[in-house]
Amino acid sequence: MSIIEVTDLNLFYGERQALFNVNISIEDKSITALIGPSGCGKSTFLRTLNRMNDMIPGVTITGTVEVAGNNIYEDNIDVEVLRKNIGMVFQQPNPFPKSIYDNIAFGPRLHGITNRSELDGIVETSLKAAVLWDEVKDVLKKPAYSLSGGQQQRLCIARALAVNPQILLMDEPTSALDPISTAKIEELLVELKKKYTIVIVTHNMQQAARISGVTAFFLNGYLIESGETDKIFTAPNDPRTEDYITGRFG
Ligand SMILES: Nc1ncnc2c1ncn2[C@@H]1O[C@H](COP(=O)(O)OP(=O)(O)OP(=O)(O)O)[C@@H](O)[C@H]1O
Repeated sequence: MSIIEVTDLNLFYGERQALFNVNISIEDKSITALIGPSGCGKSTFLRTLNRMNDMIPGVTITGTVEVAGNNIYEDNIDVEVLRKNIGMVFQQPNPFPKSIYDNIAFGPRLHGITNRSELDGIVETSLKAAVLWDEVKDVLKKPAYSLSGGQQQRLCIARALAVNPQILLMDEPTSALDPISTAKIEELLVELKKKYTIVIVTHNMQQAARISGVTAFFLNGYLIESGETDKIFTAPNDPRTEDYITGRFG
């Protein structure tokens, strides 16, 4: 069953078109990897899925993005609710300058949860889901900045999970991390796929091959092809995909 349905999507930064007629359907509870050379529109596309481009002045979008059957670009969409349902994790871990506990409790508090034991429960469940609980359960009052980069990134994932999203968007979430932290996050994402839909931008093709079920290849703002990751990496339909994955450019 598909959860995201993108139809004839075009995006312009001012006069300049950055996405051209993108069509893709993304399955529920799956990992989709977005690959392609620098500047091809992967991050721009990712941001269209929870309207993060709304924050950039001069952006216009045509076409539709349906999430669970609703076009997220309709006027009556509450963008706050949308972003609660579709969380985002960035390249650099970006915890708030607060304690570990308060980072996780921030979103739930914003959405009106004040009961201490309920918040405690959410903090524990979210940290466990992000496989960070055992490392931080005795230091929840410590600043998030006292954690390592890899731990901070898992904290950011836990923070996204704390508001109960359906979808997680990730923009190169491991590119600032060492190989061991990267492996932990990859393991975590494969586990999270059981409950969440994940769309991840990655420059690391081994990573795409290791964790994703579907890979989408972008070039110059066009979605050249998307399909089962095994197929894209072994027998792509388009010669440009083959050139990219075999390292002929990018
Ligand atoms: N805020 C912005 N304003 C204007 N142009 C932008 C903006 N963000 C991106 N672009 C342009 O849109 C195009 C696509 O950029 P985007 O960042 O989506 O590509 P990308 O594939 O994610 O690249 P990278 O892999 O380097 O992160 C590029 O030409 C870029 O210069």
